[in-house]
Amino acid sequence: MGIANKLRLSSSLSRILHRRILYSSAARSFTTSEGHRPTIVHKQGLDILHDPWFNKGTAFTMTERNRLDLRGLLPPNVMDSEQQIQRFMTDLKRLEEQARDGPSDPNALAKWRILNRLHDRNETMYYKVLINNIEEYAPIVYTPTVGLVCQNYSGLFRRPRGMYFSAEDRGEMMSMVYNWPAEQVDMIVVTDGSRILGLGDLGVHGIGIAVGKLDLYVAAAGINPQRVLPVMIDVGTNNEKLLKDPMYLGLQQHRLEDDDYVDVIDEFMEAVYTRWPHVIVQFEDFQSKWAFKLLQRYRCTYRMFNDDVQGTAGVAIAGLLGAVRAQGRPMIDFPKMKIVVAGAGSAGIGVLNAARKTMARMLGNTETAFDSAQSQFWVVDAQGLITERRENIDPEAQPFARKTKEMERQGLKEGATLVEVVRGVKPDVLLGLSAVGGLFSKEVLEAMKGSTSTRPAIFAMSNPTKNAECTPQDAFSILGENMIFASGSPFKNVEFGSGHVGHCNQGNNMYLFPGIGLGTLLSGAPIVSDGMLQAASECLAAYMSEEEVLQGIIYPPISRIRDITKRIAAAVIKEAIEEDLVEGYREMDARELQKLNEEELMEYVENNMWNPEYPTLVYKDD
Ligand SMILES: NC(=O)c1ccc[n+]([C@@H]2O[C@H](COP(=O)([O-])OP(=O)(O)OC[C@H]3O[C@@H](n4cnc5c(N)ncnc54)[C@H](O)[C@@H]3O)[C@@H](O)[C@H]2O)c1
Ligand SMILES: O=C(O)C[C@H](O)C(=O)O
Ligand SMILES: [Mg+2]
Repeated sequence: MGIANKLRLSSSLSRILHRRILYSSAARSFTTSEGHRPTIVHKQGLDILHDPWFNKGTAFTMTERNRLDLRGLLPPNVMDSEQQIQRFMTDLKRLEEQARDGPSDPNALAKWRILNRLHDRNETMYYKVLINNIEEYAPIVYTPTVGLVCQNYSGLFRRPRGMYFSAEDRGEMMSMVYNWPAEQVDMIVVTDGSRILGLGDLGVHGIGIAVGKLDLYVAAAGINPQRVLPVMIDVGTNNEKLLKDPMYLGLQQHRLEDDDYVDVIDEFMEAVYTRWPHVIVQFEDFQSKWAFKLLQRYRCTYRMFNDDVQGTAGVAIAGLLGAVRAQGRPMIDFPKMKIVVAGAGSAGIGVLNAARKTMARMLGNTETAFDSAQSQFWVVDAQGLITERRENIDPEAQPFARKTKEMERQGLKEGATLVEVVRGVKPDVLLGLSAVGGLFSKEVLEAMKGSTSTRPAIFAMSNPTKNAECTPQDAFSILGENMIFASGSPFKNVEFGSGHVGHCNQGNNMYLFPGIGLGTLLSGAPIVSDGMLQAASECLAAYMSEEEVLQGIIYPPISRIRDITKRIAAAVIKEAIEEDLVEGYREMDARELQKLNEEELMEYVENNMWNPEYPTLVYKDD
């Protein structure tokens, strides 16, 4: 199936067409037996799901889902009430055990439940609580607890949030998309659940990650919560445990592959862009084999980006530039940094490509600049150091395969272990995106002591907490107070007793994606260009003051996320203007936008950010 605009009917036309084909308004009532008397229900869609009298949750049959505009609003697996009760009881009995998320917060899951209930009852209040206490609750609604939520989703699932498109819905998506009640959607975060954080394939239960990302869109970027849509595309799962689990909420079949898979994603993209032509779609936690392909497939046609590939790259570059500044050197010294990267998946390769590009640009963008940039990286994956000798090398990793001769001079060969590479290279930076908790073992960290840098840096970027390549305690205790530390999930600063602290920076794409989304939305740019992404990253890199970076603070604290997001959005719009990509937003047309100076641009961004205040619903004169 083609992906071009050919199916982009005007949203109202296609809406009418599809509704006429599938439904008649009279068919939207259904009967339930109350004793012997039938009860007629005049509600439909989410109104039924939110009505405790009529809601059956996952027990709605396919006929009911089709007739009551419920298709897509529930996970695909239809269950009977016995199965539902079994799921509920198991969850109730597991409460104690589930309420632990490692030593960091034994009550994390219990807090998530309380916040989730508030989210269901009162969105304004929920976001007020989240924004006012972002430091405390981001780790609950986002990384790391959101990972635990996805792992326990069959028990935690209560009221559905977002939409589900499954392999069974082929041919139906264009009509299903109208089951979502909002006339306007600005941001979609979509996942296929194939690589949720570092937790692997969680199938349909990965929807939690899309919900968590959108919570940050609202809290950090001020996207209106009525206009966000979390989406799960359920093409099956290859997680054998879930395939056998009677409580699993998704399709119990292996994942679609090849064209079958692409057809489903194409159909989804066509459907959502038909109904909401200006929506921005963020791809999240797709396994790397699809992450790159889908990005290439859609990035020039749709307003979309991949957070794990592009958002992570921007955040890592900002942090790496911070690590250069923290040594008292100018950013332009970045091309001199020797960087060992552990992990060559969607995130690792995204970072490598962007870092190489940044270095090459700083060196003048010539061919030699490019080669010279290339030689600053050593990439280690599950099979060790990647060299040109690697068999069946992943094409994405190919450009980073090191030359055998060069490696011999450093005493290294194909498949060398991480510790051998660190010993041989003596890098300035060791960056982990491997999803392997504890990979930066004592031995590896000891080897980093040989670093030629005055301030070696450790980026343990894998999520959630238990997948971090090392803890800050381990890193600081071995490498000393002077080192720079960043991790994907939050850790507490390390106290040295002498009054000194080792700063734990959170190097997470949460510092970029909200600003990229907001900036793209407010610029009206039809695509998310490389330049816009780069502008976002540079803005983050420049955000920290000289004094802060010298103290080892290379990322802002999360308490400043709304401020940094606003600035990033303005930088993205500015770049879109320079690239002549702006098409305007609402009453601000492209020409007006081009006239704004920096201060006015910031004001424009700020004025378009949603704040959690109750709207006045009834005006009275007396
Ligand atoms: N901090 C952030 O903002 C951020 C952003 C995106 C992804 N991540 C995290 O990065 C991790 C990886 O994500 P991904 O999408 O690249 O996953 P992926 O599965 O595509 O890639 C994992 C890579 O790690 C390699 N690997 C496995 N074992 C290894 C070992 N022992 N030594 C070295 N390399 C090893 C694999 O060969 C593969 O190349 C996840 O934990 C994810 O949560 C963090
Ligand atoms: O979700 C996060 O916390 C960051 C990143 O997108 C990831 O996949 O780990
Ligand atoms: Mg992710």
